[in-house]
Amino acid sequence: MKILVTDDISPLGLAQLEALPGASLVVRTGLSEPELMEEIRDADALLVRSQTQVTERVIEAAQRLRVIGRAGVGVDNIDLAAATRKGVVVVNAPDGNTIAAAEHTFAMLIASARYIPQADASIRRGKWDRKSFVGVELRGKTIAVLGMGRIGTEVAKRAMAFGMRVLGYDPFLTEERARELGVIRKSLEEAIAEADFITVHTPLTKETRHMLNRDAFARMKEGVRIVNCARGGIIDEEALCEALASGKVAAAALDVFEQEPIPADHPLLSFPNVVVTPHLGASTHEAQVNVAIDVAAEVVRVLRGEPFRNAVNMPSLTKEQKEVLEPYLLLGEQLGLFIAQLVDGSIADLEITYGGQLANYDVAFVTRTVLKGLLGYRHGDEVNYVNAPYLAEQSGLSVRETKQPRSKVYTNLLALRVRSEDGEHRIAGTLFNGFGPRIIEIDGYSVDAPPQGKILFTRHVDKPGMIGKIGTWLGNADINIAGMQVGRKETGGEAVMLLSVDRKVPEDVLAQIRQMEGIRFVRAIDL
Ligand SMILES: NC(=O)c1ccc[n+]([C@@H]2O[C@H](COP(=O)([O-])OP(=O)(O)OC[C@H]3O[C@@H](n4cnc5c(N)ncnc54)[C@H](O)[C@@H]3O)[C@@H](O)[C@H]2O)c1
Ligand SMILES: O=C(O)[C@H](O)COP(=O)(O)O
Repeated sequence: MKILVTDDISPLGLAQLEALPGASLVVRTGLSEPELMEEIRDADALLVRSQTQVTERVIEAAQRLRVIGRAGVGVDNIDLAAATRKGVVVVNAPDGNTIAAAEHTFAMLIASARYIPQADASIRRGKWDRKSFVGVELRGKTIAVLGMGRIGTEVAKRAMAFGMRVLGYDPFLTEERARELGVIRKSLEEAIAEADFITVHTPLTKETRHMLNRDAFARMKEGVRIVNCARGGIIDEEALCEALASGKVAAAALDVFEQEPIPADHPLLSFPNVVVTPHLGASTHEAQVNVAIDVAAEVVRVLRGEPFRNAVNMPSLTKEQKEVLEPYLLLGEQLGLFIAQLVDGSIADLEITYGGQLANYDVAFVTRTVLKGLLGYRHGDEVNYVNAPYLAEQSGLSVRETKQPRSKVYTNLLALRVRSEDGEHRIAGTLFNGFGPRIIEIDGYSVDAPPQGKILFTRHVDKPGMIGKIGTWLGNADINIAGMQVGRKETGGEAVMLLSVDRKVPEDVLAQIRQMEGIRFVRAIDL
């Protein structure tokens, strides 16, 4: 198993990966895209920070990649859509560098408020200039924190400790949470208009790109100070340069840039009141150890097939959720696989009903397992839990989840209904205490069978001799019957039969059974 590491990641984290049986760790930093495409070809896992650009071409070049681990928060250097299409899980380590980034934000804020780098440089030039570097105090000033997530919240707490009035803007910040933190909740417009300091802590998304643009600068107070230790691109650098040139912005402290490394002749670097660092927010010993340990543990979990917490391109299951839902993950996949074998032609839509107590859980992951079973029957190993919803969408399959918490008969119920060119099929299963997962209904007939192994499924006229004749055909073909289940709605009507057999019933035997008088439907199911 090859684990490729292409950025500087603490050896304390990598040790966990090295300890994986059969793992070979390959550390190669500073690769060009073609070099990375070559190196990733036979890798099972890739670990990066923000420097490696994991493009669509890189992901497409990978033949056996299962997981990309980001030792840090931001995943804008990874083509998530391409990873999802390819079925590669992307995990990150969102908690380990929060404090480092929050402290760096404050270091930058104070450095720019008190001209520390400029004063330091002046002394080194042989001067003792005490007039040019008169700064401003933080106490009593208003700071707008745009993005009140992990880092924004820590920055807000530190700002309060400095006696600042803190305005928070974040679509997910509730009034209650703001009150709890001592933050005044504001709209973006209000926050930027009232603030003496503005610091951004959002991810870079379509909505946040150039959140601070010309328009925004125009609404700000004269002499406002700007900090960006989140992502380059949240601030429009051209607009910032204009605002610095006009004096609207008194100072800016930037750790991140639209282009990294920032070109040496970038106009921002010509302003003496701009303080810059080369994306150092997460660069503390503690943070680097934290993120490396966290991401390596996540990657190990993915590679071992254990529940992971911080997937960026699929829902994660906590250990507790996994304990409750695990049997349903298996049941869902088996029911999906079973129903796929009942259907002829392309499936237009799928309805998944979650009944009883199951309806009270977040079942997004169970739906993925159903899709994996259903689509995997036709598409094979290409389908996994990451790309199953994408592949469903691509194939025009509409998926509907319904919940019925008040199921009268079963404590828990998982039912699938598919509609295809040849009509409709339905299958339902449950988890019987002590008996594990069971199929309890097929196409409206009650049955009771474990969803596993090789099964011969028939629908036939309910009359004497049918079961015996089918048994004879199987006996002639030397196929042993291990178990049998029959079901019917009324005597003499239609009946169903599920025979557990020791090997898959071959096509020629199926053809013989299909020709029997009274046989309406026959399928060899392989679970
Ligand atoms: N400079 C560095 O080295 C460094 C280190 C760590 C993190 N970061 C960056 O800092 C940023 C914040 O990280 P975090 O761990 O706090 O992330 P987080 O996910 O905990 O917080 C981000 C917050 O932004 C909010 N948000 C999203 N869109 C928004 C919008 N349009 N307007 C306002 N708020 C919006 C979210 O609701 C969330 O609360 C990320 O961009 C991350 O990549 C940089
Ligand atoms: O998003 C992050 O975690 C930070 O930007 C840190 O990036 P780095 O790991 O490249 O320092």
